[in-house]
Amino acid sequence: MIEKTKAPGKLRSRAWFDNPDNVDMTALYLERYLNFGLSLEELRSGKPIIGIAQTGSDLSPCNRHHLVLAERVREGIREAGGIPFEFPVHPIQETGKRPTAGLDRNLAYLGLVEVLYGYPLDGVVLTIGCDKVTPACLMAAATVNIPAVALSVGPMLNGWHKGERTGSGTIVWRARELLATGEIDELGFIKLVASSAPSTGYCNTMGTATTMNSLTEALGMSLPGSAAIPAPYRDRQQVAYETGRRIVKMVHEDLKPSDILTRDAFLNAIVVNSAIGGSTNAPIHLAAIARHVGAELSIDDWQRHGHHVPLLVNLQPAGEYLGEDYYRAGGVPAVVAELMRQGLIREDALTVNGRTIGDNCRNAVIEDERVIRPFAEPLKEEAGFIVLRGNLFDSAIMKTSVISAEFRERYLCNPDDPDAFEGPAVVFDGPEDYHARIDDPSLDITPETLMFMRGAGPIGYPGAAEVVNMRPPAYLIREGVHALPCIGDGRQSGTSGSPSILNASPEAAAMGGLALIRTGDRVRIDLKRGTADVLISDEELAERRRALAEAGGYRYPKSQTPWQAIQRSLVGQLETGAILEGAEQFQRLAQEAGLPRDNH
Ligand SMILES: CC(C)(O)[C@@H](O)C(=O)O
Repeated sequence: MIEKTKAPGKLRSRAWFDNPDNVDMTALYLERYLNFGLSLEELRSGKPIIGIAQTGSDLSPCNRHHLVLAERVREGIREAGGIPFEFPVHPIQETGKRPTAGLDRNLAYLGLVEVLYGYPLDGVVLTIGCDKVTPACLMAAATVNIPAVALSVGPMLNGWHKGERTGSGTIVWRARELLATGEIDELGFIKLVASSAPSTGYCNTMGTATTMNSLTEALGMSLPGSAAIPAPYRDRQQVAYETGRRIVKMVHEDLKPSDILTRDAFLNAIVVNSAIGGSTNAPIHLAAIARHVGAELSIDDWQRHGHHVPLLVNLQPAGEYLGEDYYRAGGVPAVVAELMRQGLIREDALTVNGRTIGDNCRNAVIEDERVIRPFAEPLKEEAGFIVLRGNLFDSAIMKTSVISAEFRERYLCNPDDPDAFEGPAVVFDGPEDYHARIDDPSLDITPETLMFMRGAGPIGYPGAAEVVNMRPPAYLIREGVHALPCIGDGRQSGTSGSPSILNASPEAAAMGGLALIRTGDRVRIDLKRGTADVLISDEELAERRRALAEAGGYRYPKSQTPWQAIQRSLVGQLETGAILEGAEQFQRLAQEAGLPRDNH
């Protein structure tokens, strides 16, 4: 347990509600918070004021259950001697927001920073869930650095169709193949997809949501064992209550995000990400969180610390099972314990309950070895990402565990070098171009083709959309070719198992190498050397670059909202978290500025 205790009467909220140096303002602050029924006694009693950053709404169905869970959080806060103040966070729904929720993470982050800094809050419960809600909340908590604990909303119950598990997202990629080949009609498509979403909660697969909620627990920012609990389970309500109780104690202990979000915590998260088969979105969000808390983390850490770690969790898309099974098998603590026995976890990393991750997880056991495999019998060896570089981009990542033997055969260019692959490129400029042309036979897509998607990055889209995973043309699916490698400057859904090369930085819109590639160029990928190159001469590449620059650069659609334009002018690349550049230099501001000035 940590020993830090904050002197009573030194709470941040006292500057609003009990400031003898400025009685005028104290009255003003008190007056309006009394108007809905809080009493003077409560607000002057020195009890911590705890924010509940509410991310649920009708617009965010993945997080909507937080509207219910917040009641139990409030009860926990009250019982531990705090006063809950619930407030809304800018909604982020991956499947609802156009052009992409990727645009909203930085906006929600900025809004939450202002709330946490500018209101009388001593600590906060971050209600996390859908993909980008989690990093947005953690980035904001790291920036303001007040005691914060994350509460996951939990995954949906397992989906079922004709006796088989249907996992969110993953079933979409399968169903769109069936639709493309005419095996199901539009209504059948909708019903099959909807079968995967049987209850409140987020994706029940190991998509980006389950990944980010699991990694939040691995980072130490949520209570041990809490990430995997399905949203409708009673245990979820119970952990909401415990989370409310715990945050009050954290305020008294002055246990802050900077105490927890250390480099060791991030390295633990990288190791866990490989073992759970986590989403390719995780490197982007962890980079963003690390930069906001000031922890050192680079894209190369993913390969160095994560690539050799085997896949233990048998969840779709890499495996068979879904969220309920993951929880019953032991969830994050069982995975961490298994990794810990191999010396892969930095056991001293502190967590929100005041104990280390080692102490929290040491005695956890795997309850079902079909779902969480023992280290000695993994689902796949070397399940982490590798980082590729070359004349196409400075960095991109690839999950090598999804490369099948068939893939290796199709693209092998030299039998003596089993890790080098070659194929011709077919290039799409955005998903509209892809949808319009994918089934056009004149494109001549063959089982040896590498499909490129560009214009999908943080500036180009804007926001970096999950559009890189593209299905092959229907005629190839009918021949049994279900996936072609996709390469792009956007993201891929965490629920896709395609062998893709993703998050390419810099993107085409920033004149990265992808802007220069043309359909018909040959591309070589060398997994051993970590390279990806278009096989044209440096002179030809330079000539293409010159011509494109002269023509005004790589073209992308105009901004449609003020935020799109603002984000485009400030955002960095996916490799470094796609944060608002400059925010890093600003991120210490809220921590070092002391309290905000009075408002009247
Ligand atoms: C399934 C979604 C919407 O694509 C996302 O949640 C992810 O897993 O990346």
